Amino acid sequence: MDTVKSLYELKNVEHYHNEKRVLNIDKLILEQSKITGVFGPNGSGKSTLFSILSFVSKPTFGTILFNGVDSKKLEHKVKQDIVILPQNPYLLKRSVFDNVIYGLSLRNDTKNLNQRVTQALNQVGLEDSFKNRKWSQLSGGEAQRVALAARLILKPKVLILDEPTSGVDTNSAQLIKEAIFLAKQKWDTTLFISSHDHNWLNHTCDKKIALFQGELVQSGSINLLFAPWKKDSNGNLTKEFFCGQKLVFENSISKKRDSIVMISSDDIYLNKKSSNSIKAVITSIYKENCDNQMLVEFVIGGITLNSKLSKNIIEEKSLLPGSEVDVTIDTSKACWI
Ligand SMILES: Nc1ncnc2c1ncn2[C@@H]1O[C@H](COP(=O)(O)OP(=O)(O)OP(=O)(O)O)[C@@H](O)[C@H]1O
Repeated sequence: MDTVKSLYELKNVEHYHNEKRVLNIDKLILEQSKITGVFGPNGSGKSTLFSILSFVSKPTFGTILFNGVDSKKLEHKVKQDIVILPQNPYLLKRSVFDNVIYGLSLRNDTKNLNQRVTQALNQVGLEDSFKNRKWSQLSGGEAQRVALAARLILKPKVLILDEPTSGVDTNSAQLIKEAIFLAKQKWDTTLFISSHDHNWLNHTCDKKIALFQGELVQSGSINLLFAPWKKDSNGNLTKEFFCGQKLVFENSISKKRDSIVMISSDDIYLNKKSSNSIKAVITSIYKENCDNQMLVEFVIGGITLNSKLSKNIIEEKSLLPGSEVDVTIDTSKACWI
């Protein structure tokens, strides 16, 4: 069973804009060396959270520990290793080369610039010839990748990407994904990413958190159910699993067929038989944080979901990977995005 290596620890973090609370997180541990996907609808607080994690802004209230050190005491050098690519990144009205080296020059790091720019551009799938292009001679997807290359060249310890796929085509999105994987593999970079392309994000990240109206719906491992949906005779969206089992979401008549639903692992119950329980097989059990709770992952017709159980219950019921369980999902608590 794995234990979590925490990089950030947020405690009672609240952030206000014009007296309106836009972020409210009691407790959140974010892991090192992971790609954490941040899900949530427009205005749910993703960019606000990113700005706080990158130490660009301070939360109105609360404490943030970074590697166990209170953010108020963090050295400038440590903060420099945390790099953010904001939504709609700004390019200097200069060449691609000048844009990519901008962060390095601010750090007075000017060795082998030519070679390093080539590598950074290659990492985002752009040829060497792009170096001399002007900022105005780039397509939207290329500009986004140049902005990413300007962050990758810094070999950051933490890289925060706010909507890196907005306005890019499938090919650019794929290249951005590959660049992300390479950064993690080469420099052990920890990444936090948001994207409205939920499918892309789901396939890119290895951990998920979800925000809804500034509150954390779920951290660690979030349960997401994606399209396709079927409509039942009442017009409600129904998930039909590969194995033929069905899950009806009551009161979902108004939801679109491409909707995504988030379900907190606290709203999924194991071995509590009910009229709408479905069969699943446990795939893994691991400790999520320091308390006695374990995260139980199980699969229903090829879709992996998870629920939290105490260690005592797991032992008492002799639950192991491979065990078959009855799963009841409280669909009334589902959150549509
Ligand atoms: N500078 C600001 N002044 C006032 N309100 C703000 C400001 N920045 C953000 N907000 C508000 O804070 C809330 C959270 O915004 P945030 O940009 O963090 O959401 P988001 O999840 O990133 O949204 P999106 O997916 O649309 O980018 C929203 O209600 C937004 O209107």
